[in-house]
Amino acid sequence: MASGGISLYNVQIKRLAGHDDVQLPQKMSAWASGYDLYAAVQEPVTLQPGERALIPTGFSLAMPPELEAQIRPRSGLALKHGITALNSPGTIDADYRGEVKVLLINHGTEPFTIERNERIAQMVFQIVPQVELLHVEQLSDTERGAGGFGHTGTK
Ligand SMILES: O=c1ccn([C@H]2C[C@H](O)[C@@H](COP(=O)(O)OP(=O)(O)OP(=O)(O)O)O2)c(=O)[nH]1
Ligand SMILES: [Mg+2]
Repeated sequence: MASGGISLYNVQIKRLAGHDDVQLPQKMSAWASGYDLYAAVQEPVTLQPGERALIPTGFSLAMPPELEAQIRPRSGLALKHGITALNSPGTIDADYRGEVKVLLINHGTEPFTIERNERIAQMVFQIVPQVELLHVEQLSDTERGAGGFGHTGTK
C-alpha cells in the first residue's frame, strides 16, 4: 500500500461529566478521514421536516494551533433521511474548549429521531496554514482577472 510521510498530531479529548455511556469519536475503518460523532442527547430529539437542532456530543477538544476540526454530515443519513449539518462544514477552532456540537437539520420529508449514542456526523481534522494578511493598494495581474461565477462557460 502507498504510504507517505506521516505527521502525527496529538489532540486531547475530554469526556464531559454525565456522558460516560456516550461513545467518544471513532474511526469506523482504518483509514477513514473522519471520526464518527455520537449524540449525547439526554432524551431522543425528533426533528420535523425543516427543523434544526444543536446536538451535543459529550466531549471537548484541545488541539495544536495548526489544526482545526471540521464537522461534516454522514452521507448515509443525508441520502436516506435528508439529515445534514446545516453549517457544513462546521468549524471547531483550535482554541475552542467548549463542548463540540452538531447543528443538524432535517431536509427530508419525514420526522427523524436522534437517539442517545446514535452516530450523527463526522469530524475531520485539517491543517490550517498560518497566514499573514498584507494590506496593499495593488494586486498582481492574472489572466482571469476579476472574472468568476461561471464566466469561463455558458453554464
Ligand atoms: O458545528 C459547529 C460549529 C462551531 N462549533 C463551536 C466550535 C467553534 O470553535 C465555535 C465557533 O464556531 P463559529 O466560528 O463557526 O461560529 P460563530 O458564529 O462565528 O461564533 P463565534 O463568534 O463564537 O466564533 O463554536 C461547534 O461546536 N460546532
Ligand atoms: Mg467564529
